[in-house]
Amino acid sequence: MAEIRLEHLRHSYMPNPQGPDDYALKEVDVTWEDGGAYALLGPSGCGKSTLLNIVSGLLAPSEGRILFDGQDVTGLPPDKRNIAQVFQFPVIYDTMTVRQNLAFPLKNRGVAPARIAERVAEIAAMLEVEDMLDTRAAHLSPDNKQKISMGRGLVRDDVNVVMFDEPLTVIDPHLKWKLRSKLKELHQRVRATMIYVTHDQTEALTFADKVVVMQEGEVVQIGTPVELFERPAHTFVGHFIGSPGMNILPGRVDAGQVMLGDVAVPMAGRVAGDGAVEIGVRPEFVELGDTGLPATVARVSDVGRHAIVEARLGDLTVKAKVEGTPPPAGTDVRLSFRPDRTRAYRDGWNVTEDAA
Ligand SMILES: Nc1ncnc2c1ncn2[C@@H]1O[C@H](COP(=O)(O)OP(=O)(O)OP(=O)(O)O)[C@@H](O)[C@H]1O
Repeated sequence: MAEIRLEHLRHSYMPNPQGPDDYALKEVDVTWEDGGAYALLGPSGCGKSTLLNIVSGLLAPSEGRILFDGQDVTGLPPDKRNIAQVFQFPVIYDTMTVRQNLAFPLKNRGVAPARIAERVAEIAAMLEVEDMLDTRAAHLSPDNKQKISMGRGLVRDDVNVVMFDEPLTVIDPHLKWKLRSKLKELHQRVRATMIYVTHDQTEALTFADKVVVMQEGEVVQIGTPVELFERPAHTFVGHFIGSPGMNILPGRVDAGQVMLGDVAVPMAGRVAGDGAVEIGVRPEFVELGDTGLPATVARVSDVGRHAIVEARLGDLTVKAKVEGTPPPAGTDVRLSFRPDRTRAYRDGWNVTEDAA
């Protein structure tokens, strides 16, 4: 397995790009460490497939370099990059048995039969598909087909990286969680460098040790699931990740003090510079109590163990995640924001120093 380094990657599908808007990838500088489990997360059109195709060699970047363990592979075709890929739809041979399908990538590379048998048995045990080894792939359910497809991606132990491109798209919702946790477990056992591309935050946060969040051709934050939750570097990360996402409220900085209307909002970290900002606080860190900003409960929705309370604060709506019995609509409440989890953003980017 290898460390994958992307250096100053930029890509435009246009022959003569003029400005940043003409680039599908504006500037990507990322290092994926050897053996890490990464997710590439972002909405449709943010550049995930473009980036994946550049790593796999299907697309040559307009600018920048791709290094595998320090070796420049930018000019190498896909078959020379030694990558395993698992796609949205299962790639297996229907006429072959599961065993033959799993063995295929190894047989193709001339691996000795005894080693093939050993490796197929290992992968089949990890995937819990031993009982179907002699079944013809045509007879498998769609999720089992995708499981075998994943097995084919994992069976070689000499690849630089295993890349998953929205691999759970065809899986029934009630089976998704099973395969999601299976993949996480597989990574822990195989310890290969894995990159998992998805627009689904649950998939990304379950699978990855580190998530690369993309928006409009840019990486806006690389962090652990906890970092993305507790310290969003960009308002996009705040509202894209979380359910519901972060509250983003218009504010301003006056002599170092962040103001929402004419009320000061305490923050643990210092905010540099005066002028307009956006105040970001996740619903989990908004408290309803006896002190703070006066607001009125407009709507309450129950989402299992907690409720989402939408409170009106003048023209603004603030969401709070409340444990226990929430106040009903129409109740006057006071809102306070946890100072160490409240941040100011300028042009989308966090401008609050971390106090901790
Ligand atoms: N072959 C192409 N020619 C021109 N523009 C393209 C091409 N492929 C992608 N684009 C554009 O590049 C941008 C990034 O697309 P890309 O497919 O990489 O995003 P994505 O995050 O993978 O989205 P999705 O999940 O929908 O595939 C989009 O604006 C898209 O329209």
